[in-house]
Amino acid sequence: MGELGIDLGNSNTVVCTPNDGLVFEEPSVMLLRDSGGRRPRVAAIGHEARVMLGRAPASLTATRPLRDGVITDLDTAHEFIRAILRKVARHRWQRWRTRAVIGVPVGATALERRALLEAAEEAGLRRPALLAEPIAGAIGCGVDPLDRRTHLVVDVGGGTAEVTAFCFGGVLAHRSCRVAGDEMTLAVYHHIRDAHGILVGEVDAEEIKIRCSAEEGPAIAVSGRDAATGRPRVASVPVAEIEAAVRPVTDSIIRTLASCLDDLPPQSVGDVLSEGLLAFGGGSLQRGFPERLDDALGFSVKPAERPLTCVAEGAVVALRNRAVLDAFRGW
Ligand SMILES: Nc1ncnc2c1ncn2[C@@H]1O[C@H](COP(=O)(O)OP(=O)(O)OP(=O)(O)O)[C@@H](O)[C@H]1O
Repeated sequence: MGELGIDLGNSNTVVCTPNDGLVFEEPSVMLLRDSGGRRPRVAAIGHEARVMLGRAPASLTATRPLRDGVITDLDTAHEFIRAILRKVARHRWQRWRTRAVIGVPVGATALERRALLEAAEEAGLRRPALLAEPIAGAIGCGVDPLDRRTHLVVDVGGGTAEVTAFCFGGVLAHRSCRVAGDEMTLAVYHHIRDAHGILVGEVDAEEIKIRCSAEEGPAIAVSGRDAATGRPRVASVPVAEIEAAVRPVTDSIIRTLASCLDDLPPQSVGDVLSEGLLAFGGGSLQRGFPERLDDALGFSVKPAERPLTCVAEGAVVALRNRAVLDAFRGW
């Protein structure tokens, strides 16, 4: 193994290696078992932990180790990273002297960066390095961040949407907003409850949102509990309704983008007009989002080929590119 690119996201964690490519892509959820006053033990992570959301017995607590892209608690984060390392490299000798580049939000403070590095080192990584997620994602999409032209990228994750313009190894402008995919899920939940009188769980609301992006037909079947009677009920929900329900969230991301463009020098705007906007992160897959971006901004949007994994893919490429790591250190 030896070298890893890691994207520790609010919603999903992705790990890549130079030789095997994608080796881990699972929800950033961990299930901790109460150990009677001692430090809680990890009972499950990833998919296994996520299926227990909303149905875990009292002795188990589901936790997300990150919020807004930064770690919430050092112990939880280091347990989470350690558990991932155990999954991607089963034998201790494989984890020995593993180097890694970890994606970090551009807006993370020095303290948050230090905490992430500490958690990674405690989990067993050797001299981990950090790289801004938009830069890692761009590299994962084949963009050279040392290029002299300006590139503009939007990363719509679960908890945050980040807009970043960069060129020649430096960030020109950056804006972020704390509404993204999770907020879209919440909008879907509220819509189904208010317009159709059906209560669904958090995991179901997210599935409905994702199904709606892939759906060909005009409506999708939604099952849940009737809000009035408490009985199970199925309803047919028009896809256009879901699209309209998440629109306030996509509009707020578009406003963030517009304000980032305002910060750019005219020469860079010219580059962006000819290059287009690179979009990645799971939230960028939301039905209607690229079209709305096109309409609102008037320049082309290039959806990433692998929007959910390009940050980890770019991070592992950067591991062998000292110039990029040095140029973007601290961003
Ligand atoms: N096909 C899809 N259509 C709409 N939304 C999707 C789709 N696939 C994933 N998502 C949403 O994308 C979000 C997760 O994206 P991603 O994995 O890029 O985020 P993250 O990196 O974990 O989060 P962050 O960048 O905020 O730390 C979730 O809200 C998920 O519901």
